[in-house]
Amino acid sequence: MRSKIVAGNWKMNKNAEETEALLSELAAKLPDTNAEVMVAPTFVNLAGAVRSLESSVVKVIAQNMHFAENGAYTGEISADMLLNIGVDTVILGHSERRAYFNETDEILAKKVAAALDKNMRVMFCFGEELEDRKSENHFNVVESQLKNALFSLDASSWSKIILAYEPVWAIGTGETASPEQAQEMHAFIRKTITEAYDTSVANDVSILYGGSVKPANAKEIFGKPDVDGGLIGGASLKADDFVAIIEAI
Ligand SMILES: O=C[C@H](O)COP(=O)(O)O
Repeated sequence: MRSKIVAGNWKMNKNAEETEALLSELAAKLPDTNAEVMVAPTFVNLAGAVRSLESSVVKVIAQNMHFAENGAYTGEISADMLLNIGVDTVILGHSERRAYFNETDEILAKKVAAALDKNMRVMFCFGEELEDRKSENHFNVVESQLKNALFSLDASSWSKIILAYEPVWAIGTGETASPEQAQEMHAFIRKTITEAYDTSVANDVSILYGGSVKPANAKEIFGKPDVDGGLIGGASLKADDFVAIIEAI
């Protein structure tokens, strides 16, 4: 059975002290929940966050990693480095990585393979741009992002995959996909996975929605049958908002 997940992607926000403060506030206010709760602080604060959350159920995850084992890749971080500090889950394919750091489907397929090779969990992000939605090409775009990066995986590898559908036009814009639009795309994603694999792979994978999720809209979005939680940006930077979103699931 698939898990409910609420994850906070802190992006390039919060210094060491601010990270510490937000984590303690979050740990103190965390509601009882059956959902997995995850936070992704910046690389420099990951090890500290793991130590701070040692006795909490909140899991620390990474925002990115390189596909190589090690070597001359200045500024990059490997899967082993993450595992070594106690981080076993990584976000890959975020639209900001695709747009600002030229991450292609081909690079992402290598990153996914490298993470799975180390038995890590991958939170794979994808989603269409505004022009794709306007030209009614959004289903094709999403299908090809999934196909190019994930559909050559063995069915067994899918137990390590979490999907995060994030329409680019809804990220940080305040504009959210309607619950109906989210459900329509999530159902399409599950159908596409069923066709590529089978219903058991499709039904067991958690599909999160991301893009301007706030306390005010979380309940309605999470209430849709194919939406298994959210990947939260801006609203995860305030403990009270993030807690309210966790309560909504
Ligand atoms: O990774 C999170 C997403 O980019 C959503 O960000 P947002 O909640 O600020 O729109």
